Amino acid sequence: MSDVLLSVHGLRIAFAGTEVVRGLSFDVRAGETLAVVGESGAGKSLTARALLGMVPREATTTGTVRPDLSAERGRRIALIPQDALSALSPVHPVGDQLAAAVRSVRRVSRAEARSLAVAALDRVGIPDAARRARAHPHEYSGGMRQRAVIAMATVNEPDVVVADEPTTALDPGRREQVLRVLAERREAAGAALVLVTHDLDVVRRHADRVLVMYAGRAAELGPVTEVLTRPRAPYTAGLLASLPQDGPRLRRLPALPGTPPAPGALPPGCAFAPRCPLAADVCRTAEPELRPLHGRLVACHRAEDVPHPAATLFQESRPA
Ligand SMILES: Nc1ncnc2c1ncn2[C@@H]1O[C@H](COP(=O)(O)OP(=O)(O)OP(=O)(O)O)[C@@H](O)[C@H]1O
Repeated sequence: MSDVLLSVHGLRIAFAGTEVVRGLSFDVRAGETLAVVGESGAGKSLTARALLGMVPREATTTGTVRPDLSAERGRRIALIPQDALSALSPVHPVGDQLAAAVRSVRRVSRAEARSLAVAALDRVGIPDAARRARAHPHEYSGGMRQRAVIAMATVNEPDVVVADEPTTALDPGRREQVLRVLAERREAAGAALVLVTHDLDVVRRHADRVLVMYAGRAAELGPVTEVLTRPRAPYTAGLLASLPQDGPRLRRLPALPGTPPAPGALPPGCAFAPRCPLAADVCRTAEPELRPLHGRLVACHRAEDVPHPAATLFQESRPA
């Protein structure tokens, strides 16, 4: 569980001089599901893509991702993008595309590649895989296409699978199914899964550790059980307060108020301070560093003062 497959150190990504990822360090460990969570624009996708060396050409990237697996994409690391259609060519049968992916990294016969492709489709739960392998992507349902993309990403059994919001386009039933398939593939191959999502419910049910991102930085990083049962960053608490909860009392909790700052227009100090019920003077002048606290890392000057249950922080701060 503790073998480090990838180590990210001091990652910064900027567009035209504006930093959108602002100094991130974390590891991806063998066998784990690491969720990357945060609101839109937090830098989740760019961070995920940086793991594969796939940041846009116009970006300036500093910091390190070790080892550099960008030359081994498809073999040691693979990406499952948001949009399943974009990952599949419309003009070739799905099985041919998978077989081509196999032959791009392994010296095997066409027939062997073909049977590996069918086996990969079968493993992700495509019914009648040998026949479906001959069909084109448009003949698949949305959920089946997303599973075919998972088959494509995992056919060569990479060490790390990076899934960027793999279920956003799917209905809740299909979403669960796809997440289950991803978990099964991770377990069977002993691989790591980096799962980008904006959904803390998905994190709770499917991840081992979670990186909570806010305005291009880590707000909190640690085991899901610690971070979600007792968050120490007010931002994590705010995300949790936005989740629909069980029980009549909690169901009335308000969503996290306000919106994240635009990159390039960050407030001084902690980027979350303008939305934070605990913000003090220090928060408006000094950006907090990540520091260890109660089994996780947290970037907050007031982490010791976050109440339990943390969602009450946002309940109390808002007018009834
Ligand atoms: N090619 C680009 N040129 C300029 N800015 C970009 C580019 N790609 C991303 N950005 C900006 O970088 C920031 C982080 O983007 P990113 O896609 O990583 O966010 P995210 O957390 O994945 O958001 P979402 O949940 O909406 O996908 C955003 O402000 C985005 O507008």
